[in-house]
Amino acid sequence: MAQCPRLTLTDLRLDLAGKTVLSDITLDLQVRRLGIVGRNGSGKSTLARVISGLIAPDAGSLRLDGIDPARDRHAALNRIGILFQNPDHQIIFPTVQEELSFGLRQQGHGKTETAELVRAMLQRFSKAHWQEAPISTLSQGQKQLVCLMAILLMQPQLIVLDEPFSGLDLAIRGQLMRLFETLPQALVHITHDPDCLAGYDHVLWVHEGRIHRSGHAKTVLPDYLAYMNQAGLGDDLSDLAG
Ligand SMILES: Nc1ncnc2c1ncn2[C@@H]1O[C@H](COP(=O)(O)OP(=O)(O)OP(=O)(O)O)[C@@H](O)[C@H]1O
Repeated sequence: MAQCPRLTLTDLRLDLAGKTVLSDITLDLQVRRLGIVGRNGSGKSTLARVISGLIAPDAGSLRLDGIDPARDRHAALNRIGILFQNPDHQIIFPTVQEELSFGLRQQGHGKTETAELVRAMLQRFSKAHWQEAPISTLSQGQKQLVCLMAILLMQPQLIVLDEPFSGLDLAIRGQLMRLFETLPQALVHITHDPDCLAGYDHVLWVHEGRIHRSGHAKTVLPDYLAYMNQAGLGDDLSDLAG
């Protein structure tokens, strides 16, 4: 089993468009499975982007095994993968082969080695026939699998999953969930579905840009569910953040 990376966030604050979106985020964790829950607009995706080094905080700090992923992009590229909710926001190349090759080439792999690694990854998922396929001919679920393969090829220590099942049917979702369970990498999984986080080592409940609760899934999720059920009884959508 791979060593779990240490994630340390200290008094982190982030402002976007003049509004404080994350504040007072302090964490020091070394867990294999970290879940993040919270209401719409609470700051989960923003936190995922900060953890991945895609956005630098305005105050405080973030370290992954002592590395600042926003400053040291090369180190971040080798250590962290992020799977977005919508694969169309992630995919940049017209064919599967090109999309899967890009990260490996960025990491410094040669052409022949890259082609071999891509072929092996496609075979691992019984998708050798996708190699030359235009991405535009794939469904959302198929595109999501391409994105996941691209991440796995780069062998990160940590994979951030930002609502990876949105728009996927229940069968694909079940298959992906089982696959995630088997991954040796540490996972940070953002979801609206607490069932996805059963058995997780740690869950953060983010509320209005702050950590409202932090602890084992067994202790945090029941309280979160109770809160959400109560909130769902109201008929006032004006509390939708934003
Ligand atoms: N680029 C941006 N510029 C300005 N405000 C932003 C930007 N991105 C997000 N926000 C605001 O930050 C807050 C948190 O958004 P975020 O997408 O992180 O929430 P979330 O918890 O992931 O929501 P959801 O569950 O609906 O996906 C929201 O109020 C949102 O409007």
